[in-house]
Amino acid sequence: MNGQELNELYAVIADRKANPKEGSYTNYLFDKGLDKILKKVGEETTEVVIAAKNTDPQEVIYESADLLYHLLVLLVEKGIPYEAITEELAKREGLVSKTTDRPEIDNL
Ligand SMILES: N=c1c2ncn([C@@H]3O[C@H](COP(=O)(O)OP(=O)(O)OP(=O)(O)O)[C@@H](O)[C@H]3O)c2ncn1[C@@H]1O[C@H](COP(=O)(O)O)[C@@H](O)[C@H]1O
Repeated sequence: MNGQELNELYAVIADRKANPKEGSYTNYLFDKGLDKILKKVGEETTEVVIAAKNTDPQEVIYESADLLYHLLVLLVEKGIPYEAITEELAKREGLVSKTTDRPEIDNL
């Protein structure tokens, strides 16, 4: 992916939805609809699990990339902005630091 970040991939996927491109696998998924996208997310999740039980880390990397791509397709299909996920993660980071960086909380 040549250094392309996940948010850039999200933008490409969102652009495919807005401006369909001939031969695009992403558009093939959007045309098939939500159930097909959900099936792919389920399949790719299972493939990550199976790969992780094997010894070759390259397989885990490959299947994880497939899963992340399909998850981003799902977010675009559901109209959920990429930032909604990063903001949710940032909120959790805040929660973690509240409970780990403030020892006085341990005494409550
Ligand atoms: N990152 C990906 C990406 N990861 C995985 N895939 C596709 O996901 C599919 C996964 O393989 P499978 O064998 O599970 O699926 P399949 O048999 O091809 O298809 P199904 O009939 O099962 O749906 C493959 O066809 C991959 O090409 C991806 N397709 C596109 N992208 C990126 O998405 C962007 C838009 O690409 P296009 O939609 O092709 O224009 C570009 O940046 C691409 O690099």
